[in-house]
Amino acid sequence: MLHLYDDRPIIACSTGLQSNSAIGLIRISGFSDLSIFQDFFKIDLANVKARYSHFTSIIDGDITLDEIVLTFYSAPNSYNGENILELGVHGNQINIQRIISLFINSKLVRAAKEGEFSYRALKNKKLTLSQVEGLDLLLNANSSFMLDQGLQVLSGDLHKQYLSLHDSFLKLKSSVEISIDFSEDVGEEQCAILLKESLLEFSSRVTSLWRRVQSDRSDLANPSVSLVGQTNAGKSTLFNYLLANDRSIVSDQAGTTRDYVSEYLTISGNTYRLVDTAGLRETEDNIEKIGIDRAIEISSNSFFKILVVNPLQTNFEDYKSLQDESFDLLIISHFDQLKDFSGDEFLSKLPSSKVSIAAELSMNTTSFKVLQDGSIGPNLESGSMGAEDLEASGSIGPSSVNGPMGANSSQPGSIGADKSGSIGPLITYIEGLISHKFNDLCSDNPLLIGRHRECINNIYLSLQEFQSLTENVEDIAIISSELNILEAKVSELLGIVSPDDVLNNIFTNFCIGK
Ligand SMILES: Nc1nc2c(c(=O)[nH]1)N(C=O)[C@@H](CNc1ccc(C(=O)N[C@@H](CCC(=O)O)C(=O)O)cc1)CN2
Ligand SMILES: Nc1nc2c(ncn2[C@@H]2O[C@H](COP(=O)(O)OP(=O)(O)OP(=O)(O)O)[C@@H](O)[C@H]2O)c(=O)[nH]1
Ligand SMILES: [Mg+2]
Repeated sequence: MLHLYDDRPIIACSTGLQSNSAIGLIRISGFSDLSIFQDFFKIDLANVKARYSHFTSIIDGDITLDEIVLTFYSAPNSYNGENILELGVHGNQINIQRIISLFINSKLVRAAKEGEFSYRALKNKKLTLSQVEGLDLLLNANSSFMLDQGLQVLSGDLHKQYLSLHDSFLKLKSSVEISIDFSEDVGEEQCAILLKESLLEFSSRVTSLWRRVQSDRSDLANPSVSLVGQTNAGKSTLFNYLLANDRSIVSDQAGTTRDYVSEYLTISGNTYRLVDTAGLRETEDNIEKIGIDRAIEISSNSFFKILVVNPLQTNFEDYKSLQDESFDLLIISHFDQLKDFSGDEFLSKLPSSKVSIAAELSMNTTSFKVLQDGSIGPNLESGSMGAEDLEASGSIGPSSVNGPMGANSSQPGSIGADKSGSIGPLITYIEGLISHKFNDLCSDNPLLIGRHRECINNIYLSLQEFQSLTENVEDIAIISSELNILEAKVSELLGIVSPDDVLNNIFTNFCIGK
């Protein structure tokens, strides 16, 4: 276990051990006096000023090993609160290894374990546990979104929110203690009021964090946009238009797409995985069934769900497996071929969707119609609509669209020039909906880390327990002991107490040298 390691001075390369680079940074941390390393440097270490860079040579006896830049950070004013010596050496891996071996062989230092520099920062209160977790996100991020998430957690804002939760817990605790110790002085009624007020404040903080946990947005780390629907609905057609690339096979043969096809799509700087799936239908073909099962699963796990429906070939039975699903967008395709379309009734038989659009999925269309928008309620003309309606109104399409943000507010996506084709406005509109949802969810930053979500859930459950006790139990001693359970859980969220396995999980995720 990491935390059981001794606190001897440690050394590691902090700039990676995979490949050669121009410069490598070696860090030594936790020594009591810089002078113990005098033998290895040409410069007189007594003349080294903290936080100044010094150009010097590393020596092994008479041999000069490298010309380096040396920086000393004097405890406690360093990254982890210990004395730190940083050596900027030439970044050849053999060179780096040779210098590290020189120090380790001297027995003055030992090789650091994964994350050990940062572990010491935590121990010395230079970083809080959630900041360390932010570092973990940052160092292991594979997208600019996750990098920003990590930086935000590292900045300590999240920890400040947890601190106010802790503060309001302490108020609650002291109101219980007052009830036990001073109820005669303060008066029972006054005690009850105090308890009620502090419980209310704590509970509202817990509830708002808990709500954040409930809106599960772990999918934001790797958001996918899925297209599902019956065979021949036009999923692959729309997929190709969104990508501006004929990636998926389109044909008038039902069952063309037999397994999912996915490609990355960038909209307003965010990357989504766009997935075209096998069409839903009754089938005896086992392989096709597997494809359909996958389609349903992909849809249920995706961040933005699009259902494509061809009203000319609709079998409502096929939607049974999607009946519990709520879609972000419904596209009624083949609008060009519709003579008679009873919108309201038709929509009511489909799975629910926030926004519904009727469109012709072809290069020749500029018009589409927003039938319904989640934020403004049904917007469907009663009676029937047909292609004539679309043509007659002429301007139907982006300018007449009153969707959640209007087509104009959406940023141009990566498709660029190709979108100048006439289907462009529809694609831009769909991209706008996707971006809008993403930005909306991201505004409640930062994402909660898995461990925090778990802690918050535990606090919430324990609080429920506590609340019912205060309502039903007279004995303040019982209430007080339940409060201790709650306290342990709040402390765990803040990292005031951290079970060993929690620390171990976090730090073994770090690289050596961090
Ligand atoms: N050369 C170098 N670059 C680096 C790091 C490092 O350790 N060394 N970092 C490692 O992750 C990151 C920067 N993080 C750091 C955080 C705190 C301190 C530090 O010296 N803190 C002191 C003084 C603060 C101040 O002067 O405001 C302190 O907290 O007392 C240094 C780097 C990225 N770049
Ligand atoms: N007239 C018209 N044809 C369309 C429209 N949308 C798609 N099509 C045509 O309908 C046929 C089926 O389209 P696809 O995109 O392959 O349908 P799919 O949903 O991927 O079908 P599967 O892969 O079989 O599940 C193709 O011939 C398309 O050209 C539309 O809005 N109007
Ligand atoms: Mg297809």
